[in-house]
Amino acid sequence: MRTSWADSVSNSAAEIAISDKNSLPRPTRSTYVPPHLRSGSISDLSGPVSGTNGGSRWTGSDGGGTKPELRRQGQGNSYATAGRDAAGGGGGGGGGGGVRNNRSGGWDRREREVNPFGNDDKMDDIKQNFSEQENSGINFDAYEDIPVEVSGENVPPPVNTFAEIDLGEILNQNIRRCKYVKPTPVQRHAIPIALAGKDLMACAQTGSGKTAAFCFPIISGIMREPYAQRTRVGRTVYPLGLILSPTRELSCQIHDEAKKFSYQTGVKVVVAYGGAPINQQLRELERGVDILVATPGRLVDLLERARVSLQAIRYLALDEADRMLDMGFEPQIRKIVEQMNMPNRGARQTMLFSATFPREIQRLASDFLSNHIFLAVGRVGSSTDLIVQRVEFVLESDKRSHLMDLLHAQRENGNHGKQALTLVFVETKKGADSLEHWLCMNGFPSTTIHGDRTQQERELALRSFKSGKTPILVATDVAARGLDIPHVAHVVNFDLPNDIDDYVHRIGRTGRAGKTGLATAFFNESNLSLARALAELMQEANQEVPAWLTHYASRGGNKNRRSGGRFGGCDFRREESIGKNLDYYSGGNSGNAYGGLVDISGGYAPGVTSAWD
Ligand SMILES: Nc1ncnc2c1ncn2[C@@H]1O[C@H](COP(=O)(O)OP(=O)(O)OP(=O)(O)O)[C@@H](O)[C@H]1O
Repeated sequence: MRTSWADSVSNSAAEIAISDKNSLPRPTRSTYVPPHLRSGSISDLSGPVSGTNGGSRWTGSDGGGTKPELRRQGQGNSYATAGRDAAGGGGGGGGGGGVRNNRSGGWDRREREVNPFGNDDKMDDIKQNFSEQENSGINFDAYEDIPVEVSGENVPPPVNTFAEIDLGEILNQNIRRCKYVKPTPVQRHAIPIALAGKDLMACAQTGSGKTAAFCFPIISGIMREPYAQRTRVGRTVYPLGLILSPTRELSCQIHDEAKKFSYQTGVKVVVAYGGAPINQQLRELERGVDILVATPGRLVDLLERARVSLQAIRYLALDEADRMLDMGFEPQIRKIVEQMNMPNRGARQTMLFSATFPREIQRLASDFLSNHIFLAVGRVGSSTDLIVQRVEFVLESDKRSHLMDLLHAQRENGNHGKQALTLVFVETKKGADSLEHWLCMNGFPSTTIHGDRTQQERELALRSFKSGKTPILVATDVAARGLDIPHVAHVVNFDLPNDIDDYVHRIGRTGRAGKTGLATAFFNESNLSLARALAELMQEANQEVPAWLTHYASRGGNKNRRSGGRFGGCDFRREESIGKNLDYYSGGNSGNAYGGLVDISGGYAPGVTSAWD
């Protein structure tokens, strides 16, 4: 499956052939609209944006470029037999629950859609080096005891199985192809909430399946949109769903996942990210897009070139939402969401996901949400106890030899299997290059990923690491969030970050999807400000805290999120409402078992319930 620039380089010849073939007749091809749909209540559509085909739900009479009507999912599915999936005619079937519209956009995409499960040549190396089957037999029971906090109005109850959710047969089939046997806790809660059309702020531990939790409802929602067909005006495309993530690699990964989930649904997912040639991404967009996965910078570029319009967005998801809304990204996100014609909150559905959600970011995020539901699976910002955390006191000058000892021991003990991957985090790009060089010189094949490398180098490095060819990856924080690399058995914080949230994300590159992992941190006097938060985090995750760390923790380190600093332990609205005698946030929900308030002391307030798995 070709998804990235590095891939595209190796496949360029094939690609040119495909693009030539595809660039000619499509825009003029029209879609067959069944008679019973032709006279549908078009009057309820303010559809001035004309589609690429005659059947567009928004093909309007005025053609004036005003905003297409935005209908929230679940409303008015009056065309219950409206159409079949692109794959439906081929035997995939569009049934399995609810409405499925024709997502073909006027083009028969069956022949061109690469099977993302089948011929993924990138998997060959990996399969050679690693024998286990991904996702089958995953121990998600490990997550069963995790406390769940849900607050908001009219919260739909969680589900226990995928069968209980009406995602449609094709999506269900893709879920089976992914070997997902049952939903993870965050999926059990978040998917019904999202399918009910609610805005959502969801916090769940690293590696617990958040990607699917926002992808499934978006794909399913788009499949259900009556008449909503892929739209293009001139060279401008109008995606229905937008997923933003902070790094290029993460955007590619989400794109890969979303393509698997949407296989044969007719929902087209396209990725756009910086550092890669824009022309190829433009060509891909021109072929049609329902869901755009993007990094903010490249998206702004596409918006300013008027190659993408956000006018038709119904679903907006921010992955790593706290990072997207921190000082670095927030102005760009605000520009995208508030100044680029995107439907207002309330007119679109917005979902924010992360493993960490500091309170002030929660507050800021509420600018983008409308009457949202807050969901926390596990304590906000906590790490999973699937990860064994070790902290060792290592002087700056001893770090390299200490790392070497660890790597030798790992090699000799074979604790984590012959091909266990080790991810080493360092502070600076130069530091990454220098450490990688030194490791290679000492017989440990390594590679690096950081902001000074070209995108092509970054992607090749990641692939070489994933395949086990270079089983050590030295990285800066660019690899800290979201990356799902199955066989990372050990994360080493060679240089600790300044922020405990960054630590949580970094160690979360191991111990994913129910598997166990090991995280080792080198601590010294330059990390004092982290001592307290680190000790607390470890304690919370039932880890052994060394006495010396407890000592440092007690001496200071007031950057402690957990004692009233920036730590968002729960829905910030609830914390604020508690300050106002709980009045602000209790309205309208007394009858709902899942919309309760949780007592700040940890127990539940009388008369209200919260969901525990
Ligand atoms: N229901 C499921 N059953 C089995 N495996 C699953 C299920 N849902 C997700 N996974 C797998 O779990 C792994 C982690 O999922 P994902 O990357 O979405 O985690 P995440 O919560 O987004 O992590 P992070 O916070 O680090 O971004 C992936 O390999 C994914 O394929």
